Amino acid sequence: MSILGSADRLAEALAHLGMTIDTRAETGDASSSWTAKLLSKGVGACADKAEEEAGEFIQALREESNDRVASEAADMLYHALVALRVRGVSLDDVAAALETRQGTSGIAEKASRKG
Ligand SMILES: N=c1c2ncn([C@@H]3O[C@H](COP(=O)(O)OP(=O)(O)OP(=O)(O)O)[C@@H](O)[C@H]3O)c2ncn1[C@@H]1O[C@H](COP(=O)(O)O)[C@@H](O)[C@H]1O
Repeated sequence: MSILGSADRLAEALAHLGMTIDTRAETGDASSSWTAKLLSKGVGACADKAEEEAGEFIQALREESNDRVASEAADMLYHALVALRVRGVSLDDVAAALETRQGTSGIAEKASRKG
């Protein structure tokens, strides 16, 4: 099975989520928005939550159904985006980092670090 599925669908979902997080950061109310509440606690709390969600994703990978893996991956991506926002790193910055790696094998990149 391909990892890609529908690239447009994923791009749209991430863009929508990114817009929602930006809106919550700018005008959200911590009493009604989880995003606004988490952002108001700062980098440390966002990092702790991202770490917790990464752990839950890994546990799902090891022990749970594919539906649970997808759900935990969604939680992890959401909390990664919130953490990026609190640090002021945009999805454009992440896209740029990914683009610089396109066409370079991970094995070749690792070998270049050793030399
Ligand atoms: N994708 C998410 C999302 N994923 C997870 N969460 C919340 O993250 C919180 C923590 O999840 P956990 O599974 O860890 O729950 P928990 O263990 O009970 O949480 P703890 O209090 O113990 O940390 C829960 O309140 C979840 O609802 C999310 N909250 C928001 N979003 C997206 O952000 C949008 C805006 O949400 P608000 O900011 O809440 O309006 C939503 O419409 C969604 O699209």
